[in-house]
Amino acid sequence: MIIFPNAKINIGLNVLSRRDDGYHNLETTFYPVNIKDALEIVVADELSFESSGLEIPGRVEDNLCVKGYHLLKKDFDLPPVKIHLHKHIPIGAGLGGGSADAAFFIRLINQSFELGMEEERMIGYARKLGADCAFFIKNKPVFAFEIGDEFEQVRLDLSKYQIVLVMPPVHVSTAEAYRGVKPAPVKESLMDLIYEPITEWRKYIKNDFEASVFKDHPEIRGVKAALYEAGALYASMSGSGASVFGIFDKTPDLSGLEEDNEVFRDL
Ligand SMILES: C[C@](O)(CO)[C@H](O)COP(=O)(O)OP(=O)(O)OC[C@H]1O[C@@H](n2ccc(N)nc2=O)[C@H](O)[C@@H]1O
Ligand SMILES: Nc1ncnc2c1ncn2[C@@H]1O[C@H](COP(=O)(O)OP(=O)(O)OP(=O)(O)O)[C@@H](O)[C@H]1O
Repeated sequence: MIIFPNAKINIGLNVLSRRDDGYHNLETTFYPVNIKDALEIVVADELSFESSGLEIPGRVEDNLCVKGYHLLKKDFDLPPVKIHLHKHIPIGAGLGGGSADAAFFIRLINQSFELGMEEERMIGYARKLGADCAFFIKNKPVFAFEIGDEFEQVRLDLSKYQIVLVMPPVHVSTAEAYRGVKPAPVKESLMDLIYEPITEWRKYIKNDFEASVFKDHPEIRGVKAALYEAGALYASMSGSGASVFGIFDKTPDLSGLEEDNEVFRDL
C-alpha cells in the first residue's frame, strides 16, 4: 500500500517560553501544502528501509518511519515490512517533511493492517515521534500551541491564492534554530491575527526564527524580500527555515529566484 505524505508551512510562529524539558511553548498556524513524498510498505520476511530521491541524512534506524514501526510494534502484532520512501520534500526546510512521513506511516500501518485506531490514538503515537508529527494525522489547517502538538481548528482557506515556496541551497537544523531564539510572550495572539485580511498580515504576523536565521543566512532574507518585490501579499520563512513561502493573488514572475533556488508552485 502506498501513501503520499505532504509538507506544511507555518503562518506566523511565536516562541513564547522555554520549558523545563528543554522544549519551547509556541503558537503557530499549520497549513498543509502540496509538496509530497511517496511512502510504501509491503509485507516481507524482515524489516527493511530504503529510500530514493533526495538523500536523507542520518542512520536508517533513526528514520522516523523506522522509529514509527518500532513504536507501533510494541503494542500491535505487526508482520515485518519493507518500507520504501521516495523523498521529494526538501529536508532542513521547516516543511516538516520527516514529521509528515512519521504521521503518514502510522496512518498507513493502521489502514494496511486494519488496526482500527481512531485519530486521537494515532495522534498519541505521532506525538512520541516529534512535536510536528501530531498535526499530520488530521492534516487540516490548525492553530497550534504548547510544543506545537495541541490544536484548535482554524477557518483558513487559501485556495483562491497562489502559494509559492522557495528553497534556498541552505539547510537549517531545528534544534539549532531554537537555540537562537529568545522566547517572549505576545500581546496579541496569532489566533486572532490570523483572521485579519491577508494584506494586513505583513504588519502583524511574524516568525520568531527569522531574526536569528537571517543573521546566519542572509540569503534567506534576500529570498523573502524578492517575494515581496514580486508582489506577494504575504511572505515568510516557514518554521525554522530555510524555505520561504509567498502568497500571491496572481502568478508571479520569479525568474530572478529560479537560478539559485528551487521554486515550488501550485501548492
Ligand atoms: C519549528 C517547527 O517545525 C514549527 O512547526 C517545530 O517546532 C519543530 O518540530 P519538530 O521538527 O517535530 O521537532 P522535534 O523533532 O520534536 O524536536 C527537534 C528539536 O527542536 C527543539 N524543539 C522542538 C519543538 C518545540 N516546540 N520546542 C523545541 O525546542 C528541541 O530542541 C528538539 O530537540
Ligand atoms: N523520513 C525522514 N525524512 C527526512 N528527514 C528525516 C526522516 N526521518 C528522520 N529524519 C531526520 O530529520 C531531520 C530533519 O527532518 P525534516 O525534513 O522534518 O526537518 P525540517 O525540514 O527542518 O522540518 P521541521 O523543522 O519543520 O520539522 C533530517 O536531517 C533527518 O536526519
